[in-house]
Formats: sequence, structure tokens, C-alpha cells
Amino acid sequence: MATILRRSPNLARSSRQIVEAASLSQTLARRPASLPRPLYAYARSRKYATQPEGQKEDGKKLDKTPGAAPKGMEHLYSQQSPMSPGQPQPPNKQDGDDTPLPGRSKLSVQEEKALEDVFALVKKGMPSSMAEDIDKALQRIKREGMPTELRDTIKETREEGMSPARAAKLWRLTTQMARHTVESERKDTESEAPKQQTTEEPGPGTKKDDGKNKKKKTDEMFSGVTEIRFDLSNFLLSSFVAYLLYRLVVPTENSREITWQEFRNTFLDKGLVEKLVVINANRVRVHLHRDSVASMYPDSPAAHAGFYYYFSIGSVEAFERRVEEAQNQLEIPTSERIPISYHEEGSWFNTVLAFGPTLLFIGAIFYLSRRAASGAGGGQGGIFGMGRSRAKKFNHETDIKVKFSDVAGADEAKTEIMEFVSFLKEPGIYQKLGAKIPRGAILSGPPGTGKTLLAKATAGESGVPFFSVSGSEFVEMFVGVGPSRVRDLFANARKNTPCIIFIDEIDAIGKARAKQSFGGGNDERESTLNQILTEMDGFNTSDQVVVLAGTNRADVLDKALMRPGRFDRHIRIDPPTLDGRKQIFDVHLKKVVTHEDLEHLKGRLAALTPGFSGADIANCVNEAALVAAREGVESVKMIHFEKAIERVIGGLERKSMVITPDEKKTIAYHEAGHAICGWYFQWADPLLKVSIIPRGNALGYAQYLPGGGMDQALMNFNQMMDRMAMTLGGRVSEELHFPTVTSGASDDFNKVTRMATSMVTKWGMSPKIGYLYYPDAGETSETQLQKPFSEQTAQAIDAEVKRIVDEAYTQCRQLLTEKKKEVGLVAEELLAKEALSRDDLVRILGPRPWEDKGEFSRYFGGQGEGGPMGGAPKPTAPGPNGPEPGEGGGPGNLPPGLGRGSEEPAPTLYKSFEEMSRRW
Ligand SMILES: Nc1ncnc2c1ncn2[C@@H]1O[C@H](COP(=O)(O)OP(=O)(O)OP(=O)(O)O)[C@@H](O)[C@H]1O
Repeated sequence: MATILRRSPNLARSSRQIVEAASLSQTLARRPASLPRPLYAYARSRKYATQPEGQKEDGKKLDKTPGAAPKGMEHLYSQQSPMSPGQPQPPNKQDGDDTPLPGRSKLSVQEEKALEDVFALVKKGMPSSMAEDIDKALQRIKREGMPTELRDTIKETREEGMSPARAAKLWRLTTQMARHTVESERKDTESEAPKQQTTEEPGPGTKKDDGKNKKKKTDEMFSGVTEIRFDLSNFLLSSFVAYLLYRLVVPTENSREITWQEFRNTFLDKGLVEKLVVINANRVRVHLHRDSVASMYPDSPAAHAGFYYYFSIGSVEAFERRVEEAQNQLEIPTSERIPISYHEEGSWFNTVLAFGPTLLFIGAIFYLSRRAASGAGGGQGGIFGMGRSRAKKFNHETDIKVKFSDVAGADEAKTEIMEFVSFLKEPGIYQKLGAKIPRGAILSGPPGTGKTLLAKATAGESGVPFFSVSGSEFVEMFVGVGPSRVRDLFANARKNTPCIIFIDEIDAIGKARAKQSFGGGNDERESTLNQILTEMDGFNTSDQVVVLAGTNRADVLDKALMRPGRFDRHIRIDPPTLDGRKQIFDVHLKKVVTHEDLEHLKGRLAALTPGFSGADIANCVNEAALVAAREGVESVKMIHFEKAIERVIGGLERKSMVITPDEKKTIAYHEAGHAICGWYFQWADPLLKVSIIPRGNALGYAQYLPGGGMDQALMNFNQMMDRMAMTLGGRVSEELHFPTVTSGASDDFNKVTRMATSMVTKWGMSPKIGYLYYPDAGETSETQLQKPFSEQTAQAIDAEVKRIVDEAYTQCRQLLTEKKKEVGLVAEELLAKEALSRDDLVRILGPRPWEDKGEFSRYFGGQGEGGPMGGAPKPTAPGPNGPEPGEGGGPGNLPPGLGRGSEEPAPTLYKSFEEMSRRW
């Protein structure tokens, strides 16, 4: 392409010359075409670059035996010395020898004149050294005669006029002649040089110098000429461009439009029309008797072959009628009437335009599929590489640096998965005992618990390639793409054994197949799943490909995936325990700068973050570092971590939110109601902080530590009742301190209702409903079209839920009426300070009347941490105002062992009900 680009100016110039030659048809009918200089130079340069020396243009070999030319006679010889012994007579001619060479004919005087004109044209603008060569070429043609081909072309041009093809041919032939001459000269020079060297002493002014100078001159002459490779495609392209330019510059060269009147008066009436051709039913081409035209109008272009006049017509019928009438008027006999023929011509431009979009489309498809095929290095690409797997391959040496030590907690999961590592490292141990190698494992658990991390660590430990892909990447809008990508993924994996394939979010494709499909909407997903099943079955026992899959919804997966021989293992990764959180904090705290006591920091942070996943913890640590950086401090402190935790739990503080003083007062009393309940109810979760600064969706909030910072698997009846009463504390406080209530407690009611409903329908805590379990809508996989209980049961459930909530309300109202003064104190302090820590509450209310247990007392037991959550002194005994254990509103008719005040743990297993921190 670069070659073509370099040549473009030359092409433009040469086409201009060709056009010039063709347009001068009158003159050039008697002259050969002009010789475009750049192409002439290019032809010579090519000769030097590719033609072996000693070979003549006609293919005859030259004898290279050196022979000395007679002194002073060198200029007479164009090739070798005729005096050299044993040398064949070269085909060169000497002056005075008028016999033309074979295949050539002597020039007439007119031809000589015409040639001189052509060469004079060619020399225009050339350097003098090149003009000299052109002269020599002319002399040679005069001496040796004109090649028959050149003569014929000149003759044709004279008779039929100039066309681009003839101009190009003339150029080629004349160039050839010029080139021969230059080459003969060069060979003479080269053959003379060694002779001079052997026969003469070198010295200034000798012939050798002349030869050298001549060669040097010739080299200099050609040094500025760019060497261009001349092949068929270049030739065709340049001819095409030249023709286009020619047609562009001289668009009306071959035809001219006339009117009917002109046609009639100038040609028809004078009997010059030979025939008429109707083209595409809208144009008529006029063919004239050229000889008659030439004699009548010698200057008219119509005298030359290939030139036509034409005129446009409205309809063929009208045209025929007009011609008929005109001929009738001219009284032309029927036998001599002008023949009319009809012709359909499609413009090539229109044709290209018509096919253009289709060609473009095909070209684009071809290009894209070629690019896709070359881009990803083969495989089952298909159209656009759609069917190729999108799995990312991680190189174990460069990309995967994760080790088991980076995965904190999750010890059971690690132990399970270790086996895969040892299988990949030492398969022989298993194979020799005849054990089948596990094919894969499903890692399930809530988001962010480290499933991907664990899979990566497995690859990192076993040192094998790791293909990671998400289940959703198999799903496309095109049918058949999913299975094809699965095939491609497994084919790639087999090429890279031993290796690990990790399919994240496998539930996107691995959901249980529908028993009956409505409209076949899931066919593509199902065939993708089937393909996975087939591929996993297709492994040999010796194939060291382990497939790990991650999901948050193991319960919805197809049973066929989980059967032995496919995903043999099911590894569950739960949110980390207190100890697990400590370890995860340990991993992530190493990445930030902190001068805190690490052991204490880890423990306190772990206690503050029950229910956090590994990803939450990583985010928290990073957030703390960002807070510290915003404050411009050197290291991350406890306060930054606590702010980060609050932010992760509650969302961003909305300090700019506009709240009226009345609203603020209501919020303060509402939050104070919650805080007082949390402080005085025995089974309530320990309070950490209360605030009326809006955060996230909440206008104010009280932060508690569920389970006292311990991992709590169970909740007993007393804890539930206290929690519900505490939740209603906001509304009760509003009722007690204001003439009216607000809408701010709606979220509280939602929580209370859900909790009470679960107690009745799931946890067997209502004597009226008994020990029954009624699933919620959507809890089971089958579509629940009707409630699983009768109308009477529904009414009984409603009544029981209401009864439990009412009891919690009574319990709360009783306490807050008693503690009305304390509520006022806390609310006023809140209005003044906006946020109160545990220390503030201790100061206002005295120590909490109930002992704090476990981690809470260890990390928040009054050491005065100084963070926003503060620390409370260790309570020793129930306070004077607090109810004694076992006191308070009784829950009424409760099953044995669940009564308020019972120190016994609840006898049944209950799921941990609420999130770790509640917002009000
Ligand atoms: N046990 C852990 N130890 C250390 N870091 C962890 C742990 N678990 C999670 N993380 C952190 O959380 C980030 C996200 O974890 P990962 O992507 O493995 O979660 P996942 O369970 O695959 O989540 P998802 O189900 O949403 O895909 C990890 O990059 C890591 O920083």
C-alpha cells in the first residue's frame, strides 16, 4: 500500500500526460504519444533493480568476454568491440549501416518527424543528463529502425484516433526503446572499464576515468528515482486510476448531447446518419457516416471513431413518430430508412451503488469473523466468535498470588478444599488406590464470604492454571451460544490440564429445570446446563480438571448438578464467626497503617461487626483508611474504624437535611424511648450509641450490639418480647410526651409484626396455634396459589399476632411511664449533643441494671475507649430502678419453659431473627 501511495503523484502526472495525448487526437493522429517522464524513469530503475546484467530485453544472452575497443573508437560501439577475437557480431548498428534490424522497419521522413516531436515532448522539464539519453534513444531508433508494433500503433492512432489504451501502448513502446539504449550504453561502459584497467596505466584524464565518470553520472542520474515494484495488481490499479482520472478530466470526450433540432438540421437533413440506437428508452445515440462527416465538418470530433452525439427522448413512441415524420418529410424511401435499434445499458456506477450495501455487509461480516478468529487464537469461534468461551485464564505463575493464608476463617471449607489441592498436586496417590478423583465442588454461601477467594487460593496453592467465568456469561440472546461456550471452555481446560475451572454464580445456568416449560423460554439455559452435565460426565478419571462453582442460592440448583460424579462436594461458607472476623480483620489490617494495639483492635472490631461478611470487613478497613486520609492524620485510629462501621451499617450521614425544631424534638423523644427500653429491659441487646443525626433512610437511630457481640444462634422468648417492646419504645414515648403521634414509627411496626407472625406461625410460641409451621409465600419452590391453612386458622393467627404485639406494647408503656423523667433527660441531652455514647447514658442514668456478658464487657466494659460508642463501667448488680430478673409483664399463657423470667434456654432451635443492628 505504501508503494501505491508513494506512486500516486506519479500516477496523477502520468494520467495527465496520457489524457493530454489522447485529447490532442488530431495532432497525435500523426504523432506517437508523449512519454511520461516519471514512468519512464521508473521503468529504468526497475531494470536496474531486477534485470540480471548481460541479458538483453529480447531475451538473448550477451557474451561478456572482454574485448578492448580500438583507441579513440569507443563511441562508435554501443556494445562490445567487433575486433574482439571469437566474438559474435552484436546486433548493434554502426553509423552508415542503413539496414534495419530484424523485426524493425526503416522510418519514413514523416515518421522521423513525428518521432522527433514525441521525444521533444518527453524531454520537456527533464534534467539535461536525462534529455541526452532521450536523444540517444531517438538516434538509435533512426539507425536501427522502428519496431513493427510501434509503427502499427502509430498507424492505428492516425486512422482511428487516440484512446487511453493507445496512449499507454505508445508510452510503453517508446519507453522500451529508450531503456534499451540506456542499457546498451551502460554495458558498454562496464565492459570498457576492465579493459582500460588491464591495457592502460591509470592516470588523470585516461579512458578509465571517463568510464567511471560515466557510470557515476548514470548512477547519479537514477539515484533520485524511487524503486517501485511493478506487478499485475499494481498495473491494473494504476490503469484503473488513470482511466478514472481521464474520464474525470475529459468527461465529454467521447460523447456530446445535442437537441433534436440540431440532430435534425445538422445530420438527418444532410443524410449523415448511419443508424440510431435507443439506450434505456431515454437516450438516442447517433451513429454517423464518419467519412462523410469528416469531409463535411473536418474539425468536428464526430469525424473520429468512438465519438457519438446523443439526445434525450421522453418516450420511445414519440421518438419513433418524430423520426418517421422527419423521414417522410425528407421523402426517404422505405428501403433506405434509418435503422433504429434498442439497447439496455446499466451504468456500472449504478450497479456498484445497488450492490454496495450488500457488498459492504458481506465485507463487514467477513472482516469481523476473520478478526474474531485471529483475535482469540482459534477455537470454536463461529460467527463473530460468539460461541467462544469468555473465561479468563489466570496464569498460576504470574496472576494468582492468593494462598490459603490469605483466606481467613472458613477453616472447615479450607480443610475440605485442601483435598482438591493434593489431588491436583499428586494425583498418583489416589489413582493407585483406585480412588475416583472428585470432579468438582459447589461453594455456597452469602455474598462476599470468600467463595471466589477460596477458589483462587486453591489454584494458587496447587500451582495450576485457573479459568474463571461467570454463569451469566454463558447466556446470550442467540440460541446455541451457551452450550457452545461450555464446550469451548472445557476443551480449553483439557488442553491445559491440570487446571481449575471456576464458574461463579452458577445459579444463572444451573437452576433446577422446570417440570413443564411454558413456551420454551428456558430452553437455552437448560441446554447450557445439560452441556455442563455432559462435559463433567465426559472427563476421564485421569483428567485433572477440577470444576469449582460458586453460588448464593445452592437451594435452587438442579439436583443433577449435585449428584456424585459431578459436583461431588458441597462446601458451605457461612458468614464468619467472631473468631473468623478477628482473623479476617487481621488479614486486612496489615494493608493499612495503624498504631493501635492490634490484638485489642481486632477483638473490638470483630465484636462490633456481627454478621459482617469478609467483603464487608475488607470494605470497612478500607473505609476507615479513607476517613483517616480525609482528616489528614498519619495513621488509622479506632475512631476511624468505628465511623467506618457506622457508615457501612447505617449509610451516609445526612447533616444537610433540613429538620424543623419540632420534628427534631419528636425524633429526640422517640430515640430516647428506644434507649430507655434498651437500658432497663433485662434481655434487650446492649446499647452502644443513640443519635438524632439523619443517616441513610433513618432520621435517628440507636445502635445495639446483638448478642452482646457474641455469635448468637438462638433467640429465646424473653429476648423476643424485650426486643419487641424496645422496638415499640419510640411510638410509646411519643404518646407519653406529645399530644399527637407521627408516622415515624412505621418501620418499627413492620419489624414487630413480622417477629410476632414468625413466633406464631413458625416458632411454636402461640398456645392457640400450637406447634405448626406455615411457610411464607415464596418460601417453597412450588408456586403457592393458596394459603396452607384454613380461614379459621388465619383468623386465629391474626388474633395471636395482635395479642403478642399488644403484650409487648403494654410492657413498654409500663416501663416508659415509670421512666418518664429519664426519657426527658436523655431526649434533652440528645437535643443538645445530637449523639450520645454509652458513657453519656451511664452518666445520665447510672450504670445499667443488668450485667453485660461476653465480648461486650471485655471491649465496651467502661475502659473509656473514647470512640463514638464509648465504654461503660462494668455493671455489678441490677440498678435501683430496673426490674428484677423475672419481673415485668408476663406473656400470659405460654408453653412451659418459655415464660418471662425463666433463666432456662429456650428448648427449641430458633434461627437468629434480626439483622445485627437496627435502625430507628
Ligand atoms: N475469608 C476471607 N478472608 C479474607 N478476605 C476475605 C474473606 N472473605 C472475603 N474476603 C474479602 O472479600 C472480597 C470478596 O470476596 P469474594 O469475591 O471471594 O466473595 P464471594 O463469596 O465470591 O462473593 P459473591 O458471592 O458475591 O461472588 C475478597 O476479595 C476479600 O478481600
